[in-house]
Amino acid sequence: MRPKKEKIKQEESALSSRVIKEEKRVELPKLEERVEGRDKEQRVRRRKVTWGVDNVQALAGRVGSDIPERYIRPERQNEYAHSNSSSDGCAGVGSIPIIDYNKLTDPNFSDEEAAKLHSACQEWGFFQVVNHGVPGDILYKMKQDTEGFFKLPLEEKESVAQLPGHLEGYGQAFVLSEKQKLDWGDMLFIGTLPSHIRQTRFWPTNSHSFSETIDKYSTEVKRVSDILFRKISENLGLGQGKLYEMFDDGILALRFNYYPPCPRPEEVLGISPHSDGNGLTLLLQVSDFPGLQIRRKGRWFTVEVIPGAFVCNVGDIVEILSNGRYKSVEHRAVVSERNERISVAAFRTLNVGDTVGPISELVQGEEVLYKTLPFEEYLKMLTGSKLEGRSNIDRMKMDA
Ligand SMILES: O=C(O)CCC(=O)C(=O)O
Ligand SMILES: [Fe+2]
Repeated sequence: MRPKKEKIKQEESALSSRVIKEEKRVELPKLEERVEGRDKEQRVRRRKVTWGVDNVQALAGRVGSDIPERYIRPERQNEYAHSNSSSDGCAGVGSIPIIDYNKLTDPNFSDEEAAKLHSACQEWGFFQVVNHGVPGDILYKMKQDTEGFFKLPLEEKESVAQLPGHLEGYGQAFVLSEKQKLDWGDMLFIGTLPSHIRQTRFWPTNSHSFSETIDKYSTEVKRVSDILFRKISENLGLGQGKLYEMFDDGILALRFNYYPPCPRPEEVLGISPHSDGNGLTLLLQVSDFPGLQIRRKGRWFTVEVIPGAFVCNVGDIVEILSNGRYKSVEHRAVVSERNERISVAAFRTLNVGDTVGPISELVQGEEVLYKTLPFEEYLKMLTGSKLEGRSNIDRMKMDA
């Protein structure tokens, strides 16, 4: 029998993250049968051995005000002092541009609304989409079932825990070293479209209808974002079909974020500053008080909650495709002393076999600012680094 440590190491490398090219599908690693058969407790233990990261919801329930050092962000202390001494502060709640989906799709108003969308993408990188037509009962079920999932006892949530090398499942995102600072939040990440990428063993089962709700929600989010891709494409002078077709058979993944209350909220972060590595993100702010902040003109700007609206942002891939015409803006989440906060991010991205790089029509006679990479390589780069500001997009710059 091999020493335990070595055995675990071997299993981990067998399960290490890889992207398999197979009929244009991304497949996160399949587990070997023997691992599949193990019990839940063993799964949890293996995850802890790998990352040594606590479940934050459970931690929040037991630590009192004595928060482990790994969650304390020195940069926030400086920022707090700075905001106290400056007159306009750094975290006012405000309005980002609002795009009316009804108008965007109505021939009488679409030109005007598309122009608003163009300036939102250029000036803000963020906007809220209202009147998107996603049925209220689907949004309501998403909220109910998501809240229900995070209310489950830890052992039950752990039944869909991340496994070493998997992107999907319940746990903490982008923890890659024992030294890095940790986010005050847990998350569940699953791929939902195209349907053949689904790894339903990571899907929550707390409500018998959750899978159905996720399925319907994904279809609706795709419909809304398809229109956004069409309009963005046209706004970039590419014709409506270009971006729509690039992303049509791409991946849609959902990330359910849970931020527990924190006794020292001004010293931690729910999610580290980052730009999204995908094409377009549509975020549902499930809880009705704010937490999302975007970096704007050197300050953090808190995005207001419009119940039922999608907070949309341009991701790194659209910045790259547009050769920098649109910017993927850095954002983060802060947490509250009293209230938990939940959000659901839907990420639209490309698929295996695609290429990430500036679109040729958009670099005619101008400097090419970003590298071109196969999507598989791009994804490897993305998942191999922690969330850290715009570091991903910076690595894609020509002069990097
Ligand atoms: O919870 C939020 O408001 C932000 C979440 C986010 O940025 C993400 O999931 O990428
Ligand atoms: Fe994000």
